[in-house]
Amino acid sequence: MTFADPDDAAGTPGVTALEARGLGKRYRRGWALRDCSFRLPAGRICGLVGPNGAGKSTLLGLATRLVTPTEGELRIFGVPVDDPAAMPRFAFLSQDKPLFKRFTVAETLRMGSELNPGWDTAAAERIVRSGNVPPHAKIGTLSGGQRTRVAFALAFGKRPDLLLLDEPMADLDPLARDEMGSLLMSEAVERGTTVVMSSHMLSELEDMCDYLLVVADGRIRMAGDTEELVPAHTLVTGLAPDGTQPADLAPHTVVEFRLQGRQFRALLRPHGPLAPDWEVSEPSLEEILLAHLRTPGAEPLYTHEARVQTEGIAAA
Ligand SMILES: Nc1ncnc2c1ncn2[C@@H]1O[C@H](COP(=O)(O)OP(=O)(O)OP(=O)(O)O)[C@@H](O)[C@H]1O
Repeated sequence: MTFADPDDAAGTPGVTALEARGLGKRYRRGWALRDCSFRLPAGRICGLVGPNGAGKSTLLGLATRLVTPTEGELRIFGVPVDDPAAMPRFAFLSQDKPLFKRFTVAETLRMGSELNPGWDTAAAERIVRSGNVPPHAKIGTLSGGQRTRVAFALAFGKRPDLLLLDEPMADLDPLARDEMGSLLMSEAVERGTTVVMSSHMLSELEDMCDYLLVVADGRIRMAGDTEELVPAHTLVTGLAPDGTQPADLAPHTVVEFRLQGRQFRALLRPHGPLAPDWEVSEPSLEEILLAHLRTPGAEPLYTHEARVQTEGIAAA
């Protein structure tokens, strides 16, 4: 097996931030995540997408050691996640953003600086100040958006190479979400931080992410650079006079097929020429994600960059 060199610097081309091989977690009820193998290059903003119960939080839990794997391996910048050397490389922001309600904002940041040797005071204070969050206000008196901002300040203050976010903006109104999205992008880009962000907001993912991990039924369904994944798909509409899937679709990978009266609409990964009477268009990322979410059994797709040696996986 070959993994990324543990000494590689974050944000450098060719460096792998997160790499899973045969990763799996089984609970008494069954597998939450299985046969999970992928590579996420450093410096990317990766959306983690999937229906409820798909295994997204389990994957984030495995990356942060809150969940122990049943099988397989996961490495952060080449270091196994259970190695103490992996700890300072990442920060995790869970959906409930646990903060001490009775601490003030300033006390919260001071706690961050005392707990983290590489603490970046300037970055943490900049994030709080740019949102006009009063430093002497108690956390319990802040709005949801202000609390999220303080949680982001704590996460970025740690100077992580990898930032893991579990639905970070789910409880924010559209304005606060837009503001936090811009903040996240600018801080991450400035430092070359790799971000993995789970979200159900497809438009948010389309705007922010340049890399995707799609999970359904505990398995990875799509992984890689959005700029490669999107053009690998085509949306076609045509006639299906007898109400079944036309034979001309057979050479292609059909991700989703839907009948609308005598017409069909299909999301494909074409292999060869398409029937001349079909209407063809390029789908948006949102359309591709929706099709995959509606068809969890579709054949998985990994870009070359995202793929680690596993059997039976198509490359974009
Ligand atoms: N501690 C646990 N004990 C038993 N089963 C669990 C546990 N945690 C998760 N599961 C199960 O594992 C599966 C994956 O759950 P997970 O929370 O990872 O999904 P998710 O994609 O994050 O879902 P959501 O979008 O709803 O947050 C689900 O079937 C869930 O019921």
